Amino acid sequence: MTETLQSKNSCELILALDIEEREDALALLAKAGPDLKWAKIGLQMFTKYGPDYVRQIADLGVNVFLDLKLHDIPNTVAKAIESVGKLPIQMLTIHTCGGKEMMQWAVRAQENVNPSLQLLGVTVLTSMDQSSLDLLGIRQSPVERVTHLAGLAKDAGMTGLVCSTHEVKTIREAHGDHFQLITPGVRPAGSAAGDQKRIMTPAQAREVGSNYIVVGRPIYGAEDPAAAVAAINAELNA
Ligand SMILES: O=C(O)c1cc(=O)[nH]c(=O)n1[C@@H]1O[C@H](COP(=O)(O)O)[C@@H](O)[C@H]1O
Repeated sequence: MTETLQSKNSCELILALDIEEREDALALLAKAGPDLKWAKIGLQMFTKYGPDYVRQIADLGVNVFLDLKLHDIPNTVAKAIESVGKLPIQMLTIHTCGGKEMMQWAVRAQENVNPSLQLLGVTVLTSMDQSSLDLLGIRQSPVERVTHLAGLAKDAGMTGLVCSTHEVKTIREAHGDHFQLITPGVRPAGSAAGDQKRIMTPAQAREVGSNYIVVGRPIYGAEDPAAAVAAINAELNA
């Protein structure tokens, strides 16, 4: 499928395939059908099944978000991007807390290997709250920390971020539509938060200005995952 990054005022669902078995993931995508345009492959499945699995998912016609959250010295991150950037993927994550130089090297590598690949800088994980930052010795609130990292990412040439829905408004105020904003930590009303701390519903995520929401357990853990996809899409398009 050709790359279809979202326009600024619509919001699209990305299904996080944090699933044990390849066959179960394929069956889930088949059941979800054409309503689902994006699948995220994270560390769980990439470390188990590797690049061939990425090609297999892409062959089904969904856009692939490869979530490796790269965080290392600039050279190592750049070389990793040169490797995975050749895969049929539309999005790839690195950690903004790897620093400005690491992000600059990452952007250069991405532009060389795959100019249409959307590199995303992960800011403060949605599983963290103020007390998690306090324990790390970070004397900023989550929104202050994300705002700081967003500025650094912009200076490094980044155009995409992963943050929580709670920071979208502040980032938009500071940077307009510069960034594609991808927000995990989204929960349909009534579903369990699990380890997620900074959460909103799909409708609220769209309302604040997210370009994409990432949802995993509320879909693949549902009795009828295809119905869960349809319900979230209905909420995003209402
Ligand atoms: O980079 C991510 O995708 C990510 C960043 C973040 O801050 N929080 C977060 O939950 N994620 C990912 O988003 C997905 C959320 O899954 P659920 O909590 O099951 O909906 C997981 O695959 C996480 O790895």
